[in-house]
Amino acid sequence: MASSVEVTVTATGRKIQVPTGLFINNEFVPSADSKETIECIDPATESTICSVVAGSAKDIDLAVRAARHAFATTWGKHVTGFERSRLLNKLADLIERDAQQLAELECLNNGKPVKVARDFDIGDSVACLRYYAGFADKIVGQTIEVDNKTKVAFTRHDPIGVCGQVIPWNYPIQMWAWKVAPALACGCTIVMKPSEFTPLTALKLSELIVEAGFPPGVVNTVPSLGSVGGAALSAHPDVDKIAFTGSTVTGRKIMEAAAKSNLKKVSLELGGKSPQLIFESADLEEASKWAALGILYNTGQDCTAGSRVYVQDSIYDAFLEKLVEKAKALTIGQGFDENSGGGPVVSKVQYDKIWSYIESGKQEGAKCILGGEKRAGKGYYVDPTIFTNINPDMKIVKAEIFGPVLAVGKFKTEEEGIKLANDTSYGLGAGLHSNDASQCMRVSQALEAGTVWVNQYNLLYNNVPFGGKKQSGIGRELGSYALDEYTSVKAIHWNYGEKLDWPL
Ligand SMILES: NC(=O)C1=CN([C@@H]2O[C@H](COP(=O)(O)OP(=O)(O)OC[C@H]3O[C@@H](n4cnc5c(N)ncnc54)[C@H](O)[C@@H]3O)[C@@H](O)[C@H]2O)C=CC1
Ligand code: BAL
Repeated sequence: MASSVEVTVTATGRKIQVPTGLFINNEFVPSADSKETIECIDPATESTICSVVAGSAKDIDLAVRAARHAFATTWGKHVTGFERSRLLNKLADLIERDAQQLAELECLNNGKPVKVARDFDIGDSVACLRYYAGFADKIVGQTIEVDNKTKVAFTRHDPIGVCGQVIPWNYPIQMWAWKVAPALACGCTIVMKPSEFTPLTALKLSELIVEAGFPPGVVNTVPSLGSVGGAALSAHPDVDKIAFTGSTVTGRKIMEAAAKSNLKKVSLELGGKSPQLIFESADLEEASKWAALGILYNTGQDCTAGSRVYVQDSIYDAFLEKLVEKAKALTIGQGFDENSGGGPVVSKVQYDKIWSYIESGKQEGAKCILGGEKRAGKGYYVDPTIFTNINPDMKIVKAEIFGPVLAVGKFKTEEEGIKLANDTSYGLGAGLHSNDASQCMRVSQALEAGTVWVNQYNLLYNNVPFGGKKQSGIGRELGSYALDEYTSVKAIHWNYGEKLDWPL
């Protein structure tokens, strides 16, 4: 297989040279022992974009060795925080320079609108890299007084070492940035495994790693099937930490592999079935927009998708009317069309999964008041779909659908609303809309989620931590909290005067 391929973006005429090999030690290389490839599909047309090398377990091992060597020679304690900061800022500049090209490639492989990829996913990723560049020279420990006048203790926050990072297909560039930026800022080296559905932008970003000046082996990229490369990385005895975003099912496997191998540190950002509560004092116009955004952003392929909305009974009809109006106003279409607010879903697998949930909703007796009909023609399109008349046992109320499918229910009292909202094994996000400040405070405390949005939904900031409770995950990304995931605290006890009275 050629080490790169020219991809033409039909809609814009842009030609993009895309690497197709595994990125190890700053070079694109073939697999050491496999001829397997990954076919990359454009979800808007169902046509093949190109194929890339599918890494094997042996390739993961080679990438881990490269990362270990870099950690021991050029990175880790061999590089100052100031230099890490300079390199991260340079990488951010290069991504900003190439934003349009990267956005078109992201649109082609993932389906999301180019303008969303460019202005939100990539804009946010550049900011994320700069945010952690700012931390790289400020990773400091503590000096701690101990109960002895001739002794002191202090801590160092050492880089944890070689990090495996397994990312999903819903935000291929943004999840790359969320993982890479704090790890590099802390001085870790990386073996990145992008999703087999969307490996192209991770490969393109690997070129920028070289251009920015990172030493060989600091960042390695191995596209591979999850059951092959992801599993090998999680079970590898020389990986110190694994960071994962994806399904709860896979998160559980990763934790098991980590426990069975070397007890590597694990952080998991998993699924959700996030609720939004709409109280009678809420601004219904605004709340309906946030509720629509919550379920329709990224065509519902979002870990924090607000896929359950519960409305206080006194305002139920008025709110529902507004919600339907907002959902109808969003156009789902080709990502290269400037009018599209959302694209097709990422893959045939995801498309079939979403439709099976929509069918189950109908069969289990929910009322489909919007969408729920397949489009004719090519492309994995799912239009905004809203179900009412739901009950807590329905699949559409319990399961993470990861598509633009919303279940809307009713509640009478605040207590009942909270109970419904918390009736899930997940705990990633939750929203509440109310103009009663005391109620906002009470309910935000009662909601069992890692993130609670009040009178808004789904907006995240690089300096605010993000992660889940219950079966939505372990650990936190973003903010200063993410630094804990990539550092190991060492306590150093220093004696500058005490003589040991011996024997004891
Ligand atoms: N929390 C989130 O942001 C995401 C949640 N999901 C949920 O998961 C469902 C299934 O989507 P998938 O793509 O199958 O998710 P997944 O969790 O299987 O895939 C995410 C990543 O994990 C890797 N992976 C798969 N099996 C692995 C294993 N045994 N060991 C290590 N890594 C492995 C994949 O290759 C990919 O890179 C979606 O419908 C959605 O409900 C999917 C993607 C992102
Ligand atoms: N929107 C936060 C990241 C995720 O969906 O995986």
